[in-house]
Amino acid sequence: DNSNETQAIMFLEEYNERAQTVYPESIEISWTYNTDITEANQQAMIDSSLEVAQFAKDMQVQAQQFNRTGFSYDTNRQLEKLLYIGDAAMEDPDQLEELNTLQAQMETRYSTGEVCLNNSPDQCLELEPGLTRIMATSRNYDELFWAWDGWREAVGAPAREDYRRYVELKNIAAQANDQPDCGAYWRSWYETPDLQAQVEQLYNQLKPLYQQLHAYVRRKLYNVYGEDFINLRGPIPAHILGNMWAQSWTNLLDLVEPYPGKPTVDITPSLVSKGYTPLQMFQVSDEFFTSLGLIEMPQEFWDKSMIEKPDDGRSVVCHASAWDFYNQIDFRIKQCTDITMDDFITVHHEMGHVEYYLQYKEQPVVYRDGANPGFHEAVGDVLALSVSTPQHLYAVDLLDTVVEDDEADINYLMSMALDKIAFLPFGYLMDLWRWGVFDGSTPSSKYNEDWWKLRLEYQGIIPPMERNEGDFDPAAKYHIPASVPYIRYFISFVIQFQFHKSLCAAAGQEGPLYKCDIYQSEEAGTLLADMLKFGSSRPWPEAMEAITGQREMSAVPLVEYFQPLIDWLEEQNKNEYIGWDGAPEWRPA
Ligand SMILES: C[C@H](NC(=O)O)C(=O)O
Ligand SMILES: [Zn+2]
Repeated sequence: DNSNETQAIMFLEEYNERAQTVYPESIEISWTYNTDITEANQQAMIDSSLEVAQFAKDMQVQAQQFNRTGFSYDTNRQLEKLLYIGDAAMEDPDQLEELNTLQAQMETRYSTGEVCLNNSPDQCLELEPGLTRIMATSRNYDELFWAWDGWREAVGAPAREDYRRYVELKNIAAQANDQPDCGAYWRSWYETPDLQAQVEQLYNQLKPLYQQLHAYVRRKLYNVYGEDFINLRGPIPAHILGNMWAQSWTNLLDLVEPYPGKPTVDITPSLVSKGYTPLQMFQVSDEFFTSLGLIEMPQEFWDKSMIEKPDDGRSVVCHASAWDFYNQIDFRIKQCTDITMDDFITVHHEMGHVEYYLQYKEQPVVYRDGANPGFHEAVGDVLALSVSTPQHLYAVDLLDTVVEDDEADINYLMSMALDKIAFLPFGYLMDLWRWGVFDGSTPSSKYNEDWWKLRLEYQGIIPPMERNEGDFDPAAKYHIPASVPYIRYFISFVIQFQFHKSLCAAAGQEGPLYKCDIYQSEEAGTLLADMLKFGSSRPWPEAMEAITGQREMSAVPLVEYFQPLIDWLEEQNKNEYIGWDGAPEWRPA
């Protein structure tokens, strides 16, 4: 064994060179499948991922040969990144091929799923935009049920057997990375031994906020759907919250707005009436980033991104995503952009990923990652907290009128809570369920039972009709069949308010946190950029400290942001039943 650090550094430089050829080629093949789902493109992607796995394994074997004792922190950390390589570590190439095939099949089933009106094949709706629009705009209990149940029938139940085998193989891969199961492997990326405890503590601090919002929204839905469907002491039916997974309730704003009659803070009508195109939505977002002195989207981004669902008959993976091709040149977004405020915010979310890619592109490939996965999810959302303010939207002509008074502020905070507070239990339970599946405490015979137990316990929702193990409802959410971990979003929804508070201070903003808009502040941009440049070269507490001056995740800035609404809700709810009874004897029609 050559325990010579100079040799190791030479090896790392060679790896860095080769990786910037191997990965771009493979990612391009994956991009081709994602933007044109065919059997051939799917197989090409599977074949390419096997080649990349072989490369990663070869590099792992070489990295293992070094005796790292006495190596510098940086050399050691870079080598460490080459030792743990995910699925590629699987000993048996046939099992890896089986796993990659299962993952591709699950992704294809989800991305081509559709629900057809009385089985006439020419009246089918896909998730985006058809079913999403129904879930967002319909107030018809049965129509919502048709979309909700149809989607789960199309992409949920059929995925069950694939998923069961996927779990077995993912655990084999995890063990090849010295982890007991896949959930443990996914948590290891945070380098935080008590991550689960920290996340649970954050959730418990925020649970009262959620329960207050839940009680208030339940009352409003009771006023619309009546006592036959809404139990004022019980959970809320899962399909009437404006979203296919009840993870964001922003589409209920017109029903729950505290002070109706104020100018709306929802720019969807404006975007439509002003004839906004997806390209213009992306350009407005890019301008916000550059106003902070951040790096603009490069020409290749504009040339090669897919920002609309193709209308040439191609099937695509519509779930929005941002792509780093690891060649310091190609960065793209793939999004089936609809002309809505939801999608305008998603544009910022995805562009936040690309900004992170651009900021760390000079790092070695092994460090071209978020400080932790939650950081990567938070970047775009932090900027969107400023963009969403009525004052900002008015300043960029996306709102024609804006009123600044206490009532309008409560309306605005409600619209933000319907996104950020409503999400918290869902963001937490998605991987609570998966960690249980991977560690065996949730056997396949209880996949659906345990899912709905968590949905009841944490979200206070119930399915609009009895479910059983013939269903497989978790697979109706993209990240399950697509094997994308989810605790990163819960973490993002907490830390983005920590970042917002620090960037607002850097921008010299003095008012209440929810009114802050860092637009055009180069001080805020520099503070953010300096952290983004780290990539994953340092443990995430150091990145946290670089922005906030301390090393912990904290729910305090989130609570500070929403404090006026919390006070208002507690007053509004003083005679409401807060929380929900257990498994209800009551069942909706
Ligand atoms: C919150 C998460 N965002 C994302 O996938 O980009 C979701 O859409 O479920
Ligand atoms: Zn994201």
